[in-house]
Formats: sequence, C-alpha cells, structure tokens
Amino acid sequence: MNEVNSDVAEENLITVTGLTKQYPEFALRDISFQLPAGYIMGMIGPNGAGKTTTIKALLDMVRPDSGQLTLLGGTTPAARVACRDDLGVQLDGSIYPDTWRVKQVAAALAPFFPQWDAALFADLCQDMAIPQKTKYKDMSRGTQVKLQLAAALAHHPRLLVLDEPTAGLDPLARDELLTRLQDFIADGQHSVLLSTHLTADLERIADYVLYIRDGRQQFFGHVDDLLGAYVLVKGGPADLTPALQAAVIGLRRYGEGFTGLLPAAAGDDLPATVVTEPITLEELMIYFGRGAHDAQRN
Ligand SMILES: Nc1ncnc2c1ncn2[C@@H]1O[C@H](COP(=O)(O)OP(=O)(O)OP(=O)(O)O)[C@@H](O)[C@H]1O
Repeated sequence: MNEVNSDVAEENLITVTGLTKQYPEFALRDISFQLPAGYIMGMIGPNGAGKTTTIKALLDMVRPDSGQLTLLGGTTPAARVACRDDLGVQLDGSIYPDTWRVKQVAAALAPFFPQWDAALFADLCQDMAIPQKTKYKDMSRGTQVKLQLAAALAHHPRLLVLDEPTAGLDPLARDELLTRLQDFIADGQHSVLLSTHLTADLERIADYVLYIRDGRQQFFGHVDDLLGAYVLVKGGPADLTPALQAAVIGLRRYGEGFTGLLPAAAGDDLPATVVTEPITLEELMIYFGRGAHDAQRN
C-alpha cells in the first residue's frame, strides 16, 4: 500500500462524478470517486448494491443516465475506447467461448493490443498454473479468473479494473494475486480498481474504499478514515440506555448484553462498563446491513 500524500498533485486514472443509472427495480444514485495513479481502490457493498453496474458504466458496457466518467483521460466513449491498451479488465463470470484454450485466448487478444506481450502471458499462465490443453468451459472457476487476469496483465496496462478477482481463488492463489497487485502499483504510475466481498483483502492492499449500499454511495475515502469513523461497542443489559440504543447502528442483543457500531466521536462519553473496539470492514458491512434490515422491519 502506498502512503497517501494529499500535498502532491496527483494524476487521476479514474474520475467518476454524479453517476446515476436507473433500472426497473434498481437505481444507482450519484456515485462519485477518483482513483489517482499509484493506488488501489476497493469497492464493497452487499449483493445487488451496484458495484458491477458502476464498473460496467466505467467500461461503457452500461449507458449511464447522468454523470461524468473519465477513464485514463478519456471523457467520451470513443476516447475511452482509444485508451483500451492501457486498461486491463477482469469481469465476473465466463467471458471466453467455451471451446477456447489458452492458445486461442492469446491468438484472439494479441491483435487488439499493440503492447501484447506473448512471453509475459506465457509466464503468467505458467506462474498461475493455468492448464494449456483444457477448454475454457472445463476450467475451474478459479482458473477461469486466473486466465482473465493473465490476459488483463499481458498487455502492460496502466490501470486494472477487476470485478471480484479473488472470489474463486484458493488462499495461496489469493495471496499471490494480492502481492501481484501491490507490485503492479509500486512504481506510482499504475492503479487498481477492484470490487470484492472479501474485505480482509482490502484491509491488506487497498488505499481507498468506495462503499455502496442499495445503489447509494455510503463512503468514499481512505480505508483508515472509514475504519476510524466507527467503533464496535459491547456492554451489559444495564448499559443500554435509550440514548445509546438510539445511537447504536445494527444493535444486537443477546443473553449477557449487546453489541453494535457507534460513530467514533460518540464512543468518548460511554460508561466505563461499555467496551469499545476498533472495527474491521467486515464488521462495518455486517452492522450497517443489520441496521438497514432492522429499519425496514420497523
Ligand atoms: N441489465 C439489467 N437490467 C435490470 N436490472 C439490472 C441489470 N443489470 C443489473 N441490474 C440490477 O442492478 C442491481 C445491481 O446489480 P450489480 O450487479 O451492480 O450489483 P453488485 O453490487 O455487483 O452485486 P453482487 O455483489 O451480487 O455482484 C441488481 O438489483 C441487478 O438486478
């Protein structure tokens, strides 16, 4: 993870301002974020939050209703297509024809990318243990993801946009990918945008996080700022005053007490018997999710 230095003017590889997209049963509303060169940004949010829709809008696979998108300096769809050589993409789900093997993937992609590096692609396939003779449809889900990642990296992009890249990977492969992504940005010129449900991955490698729920942006900023904004509170039944109950997010009561989240500033004036602890991204998502469910039920 690079140290974030707000004093230095940074080149943004992605700028999204006021992105909205309306589907019959879903609305993505007013999403805004920037990704400077040299950083990793993670998108988190529950199933159906709008992460993939945001990525697809950025890649011009979905037409936004409003908002401005700048990708690698391209502000129009045509300009964004023109900079595709600098963009490596991995999408959730199968993307190659069933019968393709590694060789066909290389043959199909090389003509589209002037910077395609056949030797690098072969090395990546070997490193990731991608079988040469297996048809795409017969590869495991994790191997299909690895093949997409190898293809995304093989043309030396400046920016990687990855939709759940670690979802199908075993722990060793996940660890290797995260290290690869850290190496990718280490020169300060490259960036990664990835969506994931594996929040521990983001705590390890991400500088920035975009948190979306029900199509609405809940937070965009530094991971540490998000984690620093809330504390986990735990106390006994007598500690749960009406004021505290009203303030706690995602309150859960159990036999000996309660747990929930509190804005960090509200954690200062608690009785000594209430324990506060730092939160993880996973806890943040669970407690906010519970809070939203509880609000819907009431
Ligand atoms: N083409 C479409 N037509 C109608 N609704 C759509 C379309 N594409 C996506 N949606 C809806 O948009 C919502 C957001 O979907 P999206 O795939 O962006 O969520 P996500 O955050 O990536 O979820 P997950 O974590 O489950 O992958 C969902 O309710 C989905 O059904």
